[in-house]
Amino acid sequence: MQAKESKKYHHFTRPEWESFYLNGIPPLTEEELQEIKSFNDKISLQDVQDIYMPLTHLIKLYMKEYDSLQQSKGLFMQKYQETPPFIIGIAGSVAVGKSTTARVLQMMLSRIFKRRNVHLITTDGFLYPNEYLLENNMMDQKGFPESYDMERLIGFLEDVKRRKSPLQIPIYSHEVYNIIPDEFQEICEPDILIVEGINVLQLPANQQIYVSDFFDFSIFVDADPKTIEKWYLDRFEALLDSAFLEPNNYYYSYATGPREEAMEMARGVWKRVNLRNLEDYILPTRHHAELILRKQANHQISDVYLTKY
Ligand SMILES: Nc1ncnc2c1ncn2[C@@H]1O[C@H](COP(=O)(O)OP(=O)(O)OP(=O)(O)O)[C@@H](O)[C@H]1O
Ligand SMILES: CC(C)(CO)[C@@H](O)C(=O)NCCC(=O)O
Repeated sequence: MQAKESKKYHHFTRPEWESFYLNGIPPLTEEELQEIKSFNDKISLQDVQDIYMPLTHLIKLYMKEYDSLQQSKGLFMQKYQETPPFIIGIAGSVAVGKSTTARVLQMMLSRIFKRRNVHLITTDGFLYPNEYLLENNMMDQKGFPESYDMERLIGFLEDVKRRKSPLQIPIYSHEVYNIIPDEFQEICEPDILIVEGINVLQLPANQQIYVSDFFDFSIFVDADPKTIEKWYLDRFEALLDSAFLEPNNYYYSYATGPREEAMEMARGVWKRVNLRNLEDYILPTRHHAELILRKQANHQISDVYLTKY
């Protein structure tokens, strides 16, 4: 972390962070932990207890303040206003584990706020389709700021805050490696919306409204780029294994050809596309996050940074 960034954040080691949750709130029961495990077998239950419990508690405090400010504003304007949904952004590199973090958070928030609708979306759905990227010679920039329809994403977030419902957004498939035509994810009356994507903290030069203007809390999932490359390659191998029997899968020809050639190709894509994207466009947004989770090679979270201002 750079000097400027470290001035902006309180730094907590894992033991410090986990101690913030001792204030009379019981930890999850064994049964609840097993439920989370069956829902997401990737996550370490120790992380759920030590990291995500204090984190959801902190988000609860932010939500309380948010609700109270909305009410006070209503009183000031002498006009009743329904509180707009609370939106949480999750940023970080390709393959750093944003979706995994987002799913665990969604599950924990749904448990804490039983009467609230907690929805989760990824900004992958707002990527331009491959056909558009090919036409504009942008296939090697998939994931770069210009490869997303940011106006559409901003329009969607505006609709969410205005409580327009139901809303539909496009779906991206990693298996097909493209937007699935005519299929949509429906978002119906969310009270809390988690928005996960590499670009959620970016400030596009030609836009007056930023995606992050809509966030009431934001998280950056961070790790060493060398470690992330390994996760990317591991996930690529897993995709190859599942592509083996599916001729429609984007990775089919790689899956059925020599493995070493396929891995060489993936290492090239990492270097040429995803690492460049991380260094040029994603890491520079880290200091916009309210909270940074730093992961180690075994996926365990070792450090937490919380913004001072
Ligand atoms: N907490 C975790 N424990 C173990 N494995 C994990 C964890 N988080 C992520 N992984 C693994 O790391 C890889 C990347 O994770 P994930 O797909 O969640 O990343 P992502 O940031 O959402 O990526 P993308 O932006 O490319 O969709 C996957 O293979 C996933 O299974
Ligand atoms: C869809 C994104 C951009 C983000 O999730 C990423 O997973 C991706 O496909 N990047 C393009 C380069 C690659 O094939 O990894």
